Amino acid sequence: MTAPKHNPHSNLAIAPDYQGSMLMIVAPSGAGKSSLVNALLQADPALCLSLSSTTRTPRPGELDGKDYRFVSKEVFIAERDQGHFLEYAEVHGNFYGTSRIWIEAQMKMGRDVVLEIDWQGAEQIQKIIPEVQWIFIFPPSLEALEERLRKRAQDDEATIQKRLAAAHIELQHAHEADFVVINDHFDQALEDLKHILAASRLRSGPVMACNPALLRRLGV
Ligand SMILES: Nc1ncnc2c1ncn2[C@@H]1O[C@H](COP(=O)(O)OP(=O)(O)OP(=O)(O)O)[C@@H](O)[C@H]1O
Ligand SMILES: Nc1nc2c(ncn2[C@@H]2O[C@H](COP(=O)(O)O)[C@@H](O)[C@H]2O)c(=O)[nH]1
Repeated sequence: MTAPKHNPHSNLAIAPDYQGSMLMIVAPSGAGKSSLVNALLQADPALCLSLSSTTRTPRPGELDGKDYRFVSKEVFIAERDQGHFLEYAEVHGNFYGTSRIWIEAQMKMGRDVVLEIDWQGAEQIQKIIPEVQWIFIFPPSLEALEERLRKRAQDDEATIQKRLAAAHIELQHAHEADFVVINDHFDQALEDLKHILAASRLRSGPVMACNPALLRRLGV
């Protein structure tokens, strides 16, 4: 994995008065990010998922515009150079990036947003949007991680080996996260995520900004 030294196009003009919640879900491949995020989105229709662009080949069943925006490397690089991405990274040999315009629009509307990205992207977003909540998902063990990747049966052996090797690097960045969720029992992990989202919605800034009349009554 190669982290870009800096992203000269990532200046975000509209962050200061953002009153929504932004969650970044980060985990080694196979830990269960997508499964958990999909369940969280179903449970909480107010939450919006950031659709990443990638140069990776679609897996069987994956759809352009639903799972990812699948683009060629040439298109990705051209878009990156035009400032299309708020963050981007090379992960497992492919490029991935988050749309700057989409994030700006959600922030302007005060929407709650979830991003499924790697640690390199999380570090970049954290610098631009300090209010973001970084959630790291742990698998219960490396053995379980490997078993999940194999059982998913969507990657060839070389890809699985690449992802297991990258898992060690990804795990070294867990301490940078605000929250850790252990995805052993799926339902428990999902409950943990719901609680984190609920706590994020109770941050003092947004709550106070949304209740000026209450604050006046209380003399605050
Ligand atoms: N708690 C769990 N117990 C057992 N299996 C699980 C659990 N959570 C997810 N899985 C399974 O593990 C596999 C990997 O999950 P998923 O695709 O969500 O991982 P991911 O972190 O999004 O991986 P990637 O980064 O490669 O997209 C899937 O087959 C999923 O059904
Ligand atoms: N920095 C970013 N990382 C991203 C983004 N979208 C996905 N990812 C991460 O890539 C790996 C591999 O994903 P996969 O779908 O090929 O298994 C995983 O860690 C994702 O979280 C993004 O926009 N930016």
